[in-house]
Amino acid sequence: MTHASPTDLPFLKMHGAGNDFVVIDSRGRAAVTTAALARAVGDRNRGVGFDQLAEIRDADDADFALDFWNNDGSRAGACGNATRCVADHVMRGLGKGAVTLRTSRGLLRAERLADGRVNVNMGHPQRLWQAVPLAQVADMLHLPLPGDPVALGMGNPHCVMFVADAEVVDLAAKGPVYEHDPLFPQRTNVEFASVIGPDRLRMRVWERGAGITLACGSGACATAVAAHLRGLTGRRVVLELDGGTLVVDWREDGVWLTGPVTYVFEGRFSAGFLAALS
Ligand SMILES: N[C@@H](CCC[C@H](N)C(=O)O)C(=O)O
Repeated sequence: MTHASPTDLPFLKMHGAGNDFVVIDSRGRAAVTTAALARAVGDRNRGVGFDQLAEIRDADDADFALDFWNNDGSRAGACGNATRCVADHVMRGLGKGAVTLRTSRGLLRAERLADGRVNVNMGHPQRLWQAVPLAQVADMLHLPLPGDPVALGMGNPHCVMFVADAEVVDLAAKGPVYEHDPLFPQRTNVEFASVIGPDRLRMRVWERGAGITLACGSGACATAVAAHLRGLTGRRVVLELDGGTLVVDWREDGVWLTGPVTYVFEGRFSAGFLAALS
């Protein structure tokens, strides 16, 4: 990937159920994001602050392409909530109600619903240990770790645990332990969920590369799929997260994620801020 050295860079701040993003539109020019830029912009004191940075790119075979970065400077293969937010932004620009986009997972479709929420087909869950990836073969529905987790991939790794009361889980203490467990050679996102009913879950999340976040779209997808595979819920589930409500529907053509999209502000990085990165 080639990187430009911007001297004046516009951005958009958005969130989806409190999962917050800086969006940089690099259509028509070279990509600008580096690990250093992501870390600097992600700093909530010296930069803007975000859970993920999403960079919009040109795509030959779709309306646009998306790259994702966590605020620790690492890359992510999927981000459901940023995908929904950016899809809405691109749909407004193109005057469309649906778009296709390319991520490292492949081609995804997103649509705006009549009530303003946006959904995206996140693709099929990855249920093979090599795809998540795990370091070695394991029972994906019952990992040999405390808490009896389920492992699943949604284009990124997830470790899902079902607990009696997700409210009381000490995410800051437990999250990093699972994130860095050697069974996950590329680290993992960590979800704790309790069953409220056959179509309702309470979920809290520790994200790889970002820590505690108010919501995680791919995590909601992984949790809903894991709950269904464990026989706890049906295929369509409403998830109550710290920052809002997401709906996941595991259909024949993939796992659909639906939720709100919020525009927060537009801004420009100053030349001085950008120069300090080079
Ligand atoms: N918030 C996201 C997931 C972001 C990526 C994750 N932290 C990773 O490193 O895989 C979502 O909405 O899916």
